[in-house]
Amino acid sequence: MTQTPMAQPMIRTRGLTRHFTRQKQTIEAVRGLDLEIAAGELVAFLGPNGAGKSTTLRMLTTLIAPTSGSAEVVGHDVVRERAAVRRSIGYVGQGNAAGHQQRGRDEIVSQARAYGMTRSAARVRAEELLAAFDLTEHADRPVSTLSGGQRRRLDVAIGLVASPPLLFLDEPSTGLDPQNRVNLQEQVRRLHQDLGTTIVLTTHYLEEADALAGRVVVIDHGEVIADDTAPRLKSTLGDLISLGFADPSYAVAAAARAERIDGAQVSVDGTDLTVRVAHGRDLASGLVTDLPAVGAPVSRIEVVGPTLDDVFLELTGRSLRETSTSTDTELEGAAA
Ligand SMILES: Nc1ncnc2c1ncn2[C@@H]1O[C@H](COP(=O)(O)OP(=O)(O)OP(=O)(O)O)[C@@H](O)[C@H]1O
Repeated sequence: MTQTPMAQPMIRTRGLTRHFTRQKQTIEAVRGLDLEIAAGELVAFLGPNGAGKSTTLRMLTTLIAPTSGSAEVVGHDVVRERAAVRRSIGYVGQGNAAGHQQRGRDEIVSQARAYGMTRSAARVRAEELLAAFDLTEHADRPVSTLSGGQRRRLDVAIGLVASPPLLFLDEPSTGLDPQNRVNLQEQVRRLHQDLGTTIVLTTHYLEEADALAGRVVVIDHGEVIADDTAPRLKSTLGDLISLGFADPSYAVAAAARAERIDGAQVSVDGTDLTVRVAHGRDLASGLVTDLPAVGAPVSRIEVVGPTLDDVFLELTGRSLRETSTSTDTELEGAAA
């Protein structure tokens, strides 16, 4: 876990907790979060549906108050200094922020003007964002006639207008097709790299957290269960060496040899053998060379590095892919 103290974190939470009451039952949506995020970080909150990611973001953006605990955002308390927090951040929530009768282009221009840009700078910025999110040809339509996916893209574009020092994005990719998801990632990356914007986003796309975020905070049942860079989270698991043999007896002989590797987890399934071990990529060639000598010539070998889903599975016993439902097709296809 990366829990090194930092001088002036952009975000600092202490025991941050939020309960909801539904039908006389208490839901502990966020349970005692202690988190520090430094200026310039790009952090992904990764977790299944209902893990507490949005509730955390909503507290950090002052939309809802914590039940207990505290949070400071850009040096301001989220309860006592709500206005100051709001002035310092950008936020793209899960809902559609865009108004309904305005044209998409005008929405972006008005937002840019509200942040103090000149009319011509606002227009230039609007065209850039429309192009980046593949919205240019829809820019003159009233927002109410856009599809769900197009509106989502407009929401995110509006959120990126102002370039605040700290930007929160709540599931920005949900509802986008793969091409637009890539466009979005590119925009987020540029904002982070070119302007040094600190970015906190939530996602249940493992690949997105892996590819984009410098730090992945894995949240489950309202608690942080892992917090590190994606490579370090994965390195705790080791690689998976998958071997195939012409005969099941070869696989058994090979398993006996593989079990002698320190820390290896070995399993045999018919003619297939899998070995999970740290530095599997380096060990694989030695194993292949050794196996004919123990009467187990190899027919097939593949080495696969661990994914963030393997990390989640190891931590919780559940796959994030199974626990999360995607609303992509629903949104992208839902023309109004
Ligand atoms: N306003 C509310 N009233 C009652 N329960 C709520 C409310 N908001 C959230 N919850 C509950 O709190 C828990 C955490 O929800 P939250 O939306 O923070 O999860 P999440 O990780 O963002 O999930 P998702 O990926 O689906 O957005 C869930 O059990 C949810 O049903």
